[in-house]
Amino acid sequence: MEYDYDIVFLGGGLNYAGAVVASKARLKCALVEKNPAHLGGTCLHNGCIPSKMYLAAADTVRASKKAHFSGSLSLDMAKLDEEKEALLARATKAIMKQCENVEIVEGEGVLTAPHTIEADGKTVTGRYVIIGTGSRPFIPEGIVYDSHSVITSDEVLNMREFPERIAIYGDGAIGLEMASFFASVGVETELIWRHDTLLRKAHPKISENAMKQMEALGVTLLPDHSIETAKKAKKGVHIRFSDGSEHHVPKLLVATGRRPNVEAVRNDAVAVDKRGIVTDEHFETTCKDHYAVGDCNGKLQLAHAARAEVLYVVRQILGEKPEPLNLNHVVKFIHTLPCSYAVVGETRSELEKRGVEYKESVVPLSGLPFPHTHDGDLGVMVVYADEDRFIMGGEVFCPGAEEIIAVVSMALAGEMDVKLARRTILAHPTFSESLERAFDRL
Ligand SMILES: Cc1cc2nc3c(=O)[nH]c(=O)nc-3n(C[C@H](O)[C@H](O)[C@H](O)COP(=O)(O)OP(=O)(O)OC[C@H]3O[C@@H](n4cnc5c(N)ncnc54)[C@H](O)[C@@H]3O)c2cc1C
Ligand SMILES: NC(=O)c1ccc[n+]([C@@H]2O[C@H](COP(=O)([O-])OP(=O)(O)OC[C@H]3O[C@@H](n4cnc5c(N)ncnc54)[C@H](O)[C@@H]3O)[C@@H](O)[C@H]2O)c1
Repeated sequence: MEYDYDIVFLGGGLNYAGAVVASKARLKCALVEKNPAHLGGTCLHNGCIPSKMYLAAADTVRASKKAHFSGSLSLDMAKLDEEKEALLARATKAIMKQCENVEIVEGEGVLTAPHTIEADGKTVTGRYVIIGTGSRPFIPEGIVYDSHSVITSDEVLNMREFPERIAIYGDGAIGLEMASFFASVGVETELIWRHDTLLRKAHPKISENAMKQMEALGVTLLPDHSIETAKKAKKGVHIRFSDGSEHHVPKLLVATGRRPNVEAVRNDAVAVDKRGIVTDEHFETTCKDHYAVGDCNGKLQLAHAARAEVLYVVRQILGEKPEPLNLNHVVKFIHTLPCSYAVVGETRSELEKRGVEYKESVVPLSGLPFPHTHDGDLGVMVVYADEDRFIMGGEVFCPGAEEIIAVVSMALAGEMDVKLARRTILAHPTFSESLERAFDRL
């Protein structure tokens, strides 16, 4: 069969990175995107970039409240939104430029038959197909999303003024980041969730300190609460909990996870289950030469994972025989304020669940001068090693944890044992030196 393209990329989120690499290798590529102005996808337009921009601004407001500063600082949301829009426009233009040798096909694409995508009346065929259709917010049954009173992160990241009060439902990445954001800029914030701890898969000391940090930010915590119904009423949002009690808030942000976009698959050759598009360890679907990467395959919902997956697939197609990706070595993090949480490799909760022998080293940062002057009093460093003293993973809770964890990541990638990891002499005074101490104590 003759194909129009070597590769058709369906969805222009992190998939675009694969299209750029493949087109530079002179493969003929098409990228089908329903909204080309949103090239770069959720990460650029509704996710990583705007949320981290907001958190950086909020952290400045939070830090300015320290006793040794005078005066008060407030965040001009409309100005921040303007800056964000300008930044996103520049970034989208840069992506367009990188895609200059990729055919951008505008339209909602559907895989109607193997190698065949229909997009708003156009048909494109590809020798290979890479699906990267992303995910969208999941709204639990009983909650009526209306984009004004009951909202998701999409509305928060396009907000031009603050609500007087907000309740956030969900204790995952979005819930904790948004609670940190709103509380730091002075919005009365409530966090509602179904369990009794925060970061419940993290090391217990980190989980305990994450709770203390939320309290210190002034967030009202409502653990063990399950929302049965929530919808817009005269006085804001009316919430009924499963124990029958009622509650009113002006706005409810629902942050209870995201579900893969799988509707583009309309051919049984590509299997879909409740986690997303089914793929093997090479991201190949149940149909040969058809791949699914990023949020839509239900493996990890992280931009750097989506990018690594699509580049891995393109390298396979190019015949480079890349080393398989170890998704357990992908850094995961939640940007809470001031300490954020980052994790890579194995964790105590996972090791105990599987009954694996391990050694852990835990370094709390309270009382140390540098963490004290840099908002890291509640910080904790944890590293894990196996019976043969090889590094298995680590968890970091401190300002900038998502950067500091790179030390553990490199130790994992290099398959280092404790002796090798201890060779480093990291700078003083820093947070990373406490990680060095954690290796020393293993
Ligand atoms: C608030 C928030 C904050 C986040 N922060 C971080 C963070 O700090 N770090 C991190 O790593 N991750 C973060 N994420 C997650 C990250 O954004 C996603 O994991 C990442 O964007 C997934 O990339 P993707 O390419 O799989 O999907 P997407 O980026 O969602 O891209 C999918 C693309 O496909 C298009 N599309 C969908 N269906 C069709 C169709 N049928 N036809 C044509 N086009 C279609 C969409 O328009 C979109 O452009 C965050 C997410 C959110 C919501
Ligand atoms: N810093 C980052 O890397 C970052 C930041 C934001 C988002 N993200 C990505 O975006 C994805 C979505 O974020 P999220 O916070 O919405 O999802 P999440 O999976 O991180 O957390 C969802 C939370 O909602 C709860 N929940 C699930 N179903 C529920 C239900 N029916 N009722 C009540 N509670 C329920 C879960 O207990 C969970 O704690 C994440 O998987 C994450 O990978 C990443």
